Amino acid sequence: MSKPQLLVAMSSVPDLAIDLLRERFEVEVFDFKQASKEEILNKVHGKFGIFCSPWHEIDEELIKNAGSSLKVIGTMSVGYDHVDLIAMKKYGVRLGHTSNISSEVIAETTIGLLIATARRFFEANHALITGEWKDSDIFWMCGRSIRNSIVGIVGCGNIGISIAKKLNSFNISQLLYTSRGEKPEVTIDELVEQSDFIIVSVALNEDTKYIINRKRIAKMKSHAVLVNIGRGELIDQDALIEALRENRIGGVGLDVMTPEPLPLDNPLIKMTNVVLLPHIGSSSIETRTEMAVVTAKNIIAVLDNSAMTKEVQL
Ligand SMILES: O=CC(=O)O
Repeated sequence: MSKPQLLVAMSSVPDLAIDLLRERFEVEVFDFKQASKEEILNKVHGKFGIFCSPWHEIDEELIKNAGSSLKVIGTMSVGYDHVDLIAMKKYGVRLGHTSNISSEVIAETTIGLLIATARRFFEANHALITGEWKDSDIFWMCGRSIRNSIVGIVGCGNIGISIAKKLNSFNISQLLYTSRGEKPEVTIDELVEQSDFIIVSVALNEDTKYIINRKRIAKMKSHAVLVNIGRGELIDQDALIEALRENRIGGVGLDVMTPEPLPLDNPLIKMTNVVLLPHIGSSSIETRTEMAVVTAKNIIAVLDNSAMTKEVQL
């Protein structure tokens, strides 16, 4: 009997995951990034499952085009805002993701980005390599310490909790957070108003889009440092650029932005008080390998009609 067909949307998935999948599926690796929409739509037809990442949009057209054979989308990510959940439900397709596997490593990235932004690492490094090291001024390249500061975390899910645990060793004066689950101790408006450092680590959905909007940016302290490791659309980026231009906030560290990849003519690129990373929150070899294996197992679970390691309830 022939095996069901599975499409892997990128060519860099490790053998460990691909080999697992090949035991149960006819696997085809087809790099969506190198193909037109039409080619992708042709390719998905007749597939049982699709193995993807946040950089592959899974919209209704794609799901519909795959036809009734499509039973599962496995995304190698915590976030699933690139998947049309309504269409998934409508066509009876299950969705697996890799929640929690990458929380620790994303928290490591966040702490790195927070310090790099607060202490101006990239600006300082640029000054050094361009011969602008000023050893005569004791306040040259001074940033702000995290110690004794108020840190606000917007979204205290698994990643937010990992960040908070790591911050615990920094001797901060207060941790503020907002979260969906329990009754938050502050409102988001109070959090942005009171924090010296604001970390956005919330999932993107209809309720959280532009959670950091123009009004909230206007409420921030003039030295506040804002870090986003969730999704670009959590922040009104145009309002953020204006605030940075007018020096109304201290600095910004972004691992996620709009759009991705960010065009080189975007004003954020040239701003000295901005640190930009190319969405590498979970980019450690160990974590990405584990995420790929769990994604493969999630997909296989659907073939076996059993529970996934992590399934999105549609
Ligand atoms: O962006 C990364 C993820 O959602 O895992």
